[in-house]
Amino acid sequence: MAQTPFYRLPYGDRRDLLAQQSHLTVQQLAKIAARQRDADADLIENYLTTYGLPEGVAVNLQVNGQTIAVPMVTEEPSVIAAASNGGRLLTSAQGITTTVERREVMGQIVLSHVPDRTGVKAWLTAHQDEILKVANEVHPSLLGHGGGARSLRIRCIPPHWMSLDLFIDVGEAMGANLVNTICEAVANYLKEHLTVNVLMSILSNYATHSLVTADVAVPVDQLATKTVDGLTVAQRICDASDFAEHDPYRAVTHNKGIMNGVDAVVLAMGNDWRAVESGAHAYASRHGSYQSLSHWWLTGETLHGELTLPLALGFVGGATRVFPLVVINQQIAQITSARDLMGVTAAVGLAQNLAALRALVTDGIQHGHMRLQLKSLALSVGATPGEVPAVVGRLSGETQPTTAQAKAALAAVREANLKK
Ligand SMILES: CC(C)(COP(=O)([O-])OP(=O)([O-])OC[C@H]1O[C@@H](n2cnc3c(N)ncnc32)[C@H](O)[C@@H]1OP(=O)([O-])[O-])[C@@H](O)C(=O)NCCC(=O)NCCSC(=O)C[C@@](C)(O)CC(=O)[O-]
Ligand SMILES: NC(=O)C1=CN([C@@H]2O[C@H](COP(=O)(O)OP(=O)(O)OC[C@H]3O[C@@H](n4cnc5c(N)ncnc54)[C@H](O)[C@@H]3O)[C@@H](O)[C@H]2O)C=CC1
Repeated sequence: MAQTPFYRLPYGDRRDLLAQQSHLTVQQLAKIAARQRDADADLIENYLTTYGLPEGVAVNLQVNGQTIAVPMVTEEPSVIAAASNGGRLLTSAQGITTTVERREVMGQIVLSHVPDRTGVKAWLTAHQDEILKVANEVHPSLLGHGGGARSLRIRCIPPHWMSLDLFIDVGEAMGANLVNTICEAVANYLKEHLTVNVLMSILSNYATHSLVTADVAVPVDQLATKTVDGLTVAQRICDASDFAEHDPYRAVTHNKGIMNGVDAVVLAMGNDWRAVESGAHAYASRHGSYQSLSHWWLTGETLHGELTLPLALGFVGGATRVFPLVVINQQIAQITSARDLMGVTAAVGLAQNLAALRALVTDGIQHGHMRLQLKSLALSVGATPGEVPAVVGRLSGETQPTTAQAKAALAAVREANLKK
């Protein structure tokens, strides 16, 4: 008799099979059971348990004239402290200003092995209005939300492909499913009217038509540390920014620092961080080589910063109404639209970048980061939440504490507790 596929097994059988194959202990199974959430079981396939990530709140962010707190979901120590620190450093009369010029998602209908590309192009050009009409008939509700297909573009891609690009205003949604459904309907229309080989129909995550820019200008005095004056710090930040435009090895790390903030906000807001990540890095390569996404420069005694990102984020749809925390997080950050969300996310990315650069070009990253990393190190060697402060206390004298030192500190704490 054929074996029942794993995904068709009842939950308990799947878990028991895994326990058997992986030799899970009773204690390990109890941990899996403790984190199991019925609501999550229908969200993904082959559900086992829920892997929770901590959520914190970055403060001090002044965005478009409002001071806001921004929920962030991350496992990395010092990210939220850095975002708050960046927000504090970027506070000025204006704070961070954000701009979203347009918000459209592109869908692609890819034609392959097209023998007469000139003829197909001419046909598509002549039938633009019909194609947009077909697109708009698929999702009448989208028109009700003020969205809809806006324009199209035809590209010939050597040696034998064509891409019909549809630009769709997706209202307040991220739009992936909306756009995919529209593209599949348009593909069917093309197949009915043309002899073409449609290779695929899918949105593009290279969201060049959903760009958001965050800008800031702050007096250099604000950037001074205990040992370095503000102008020197600002000059060094600009030098670091220039270097990241010239060296891809540095640019990737520079952008990782920006994405520390962006991803954490995107996660807290129930959005698709894979889409954001892939789009951001493609945008960083738009000039041919991989470069920094942000740019810092000085005019007199003012430091300017700018970050532009492709961010097709959704205020509704996707997982935004699946996780109850998302609505609460939107409220905490005073976000009431997809455009607001794009702006706040870019603002956090800019603040995050400034905090990292300032640390790098002054005290070095480990000074502030390691101080906050100690709690994570204590947990990683098995300290219970109650033991963490004592273990951190024992490690705080070390400049680069190792796992071995953390284990020794934990053993010492436990021994001291036994003696109490
Ligand atoms: C770590 C800090 C903030 C220390 O900063 P500091 O100046 O040493 O400490 P501070 O006590 O003066 O604190 C300054 C502000 O930081 C915040 N802050 C300070 N401590 C906390 C805390 N415990 N919890 C919450 N917030 C905290 C808080 O806003 C505080 O202001 P206040 O409210 O006191 O007026 C600073 O050194 C920093 O911003 N460092 C950057 C850290 C960073 O970027 N971490 C990410 C991980 S490293 C990485 O992945 C990216 C990287 C670096 O590779 C990117 C790149 O290379 O470009
Ligand atoms: N390559 C990619 O990025 C892909 C991503 N996805 C996933 O697709 C999901 C996002 O797709 P969406 O189409 O955004 O979500 P969705 O499938 O939930 O559609 C949005 C829904 O919100 C409704 N809606 C209510 N108010 C609206 C308003 N004001 N504006 C617009 N729509 C409104 C729409 O009618 C629609 O039913 C995410 O979960 C993403 O992970 C799926 C396939 C590929």
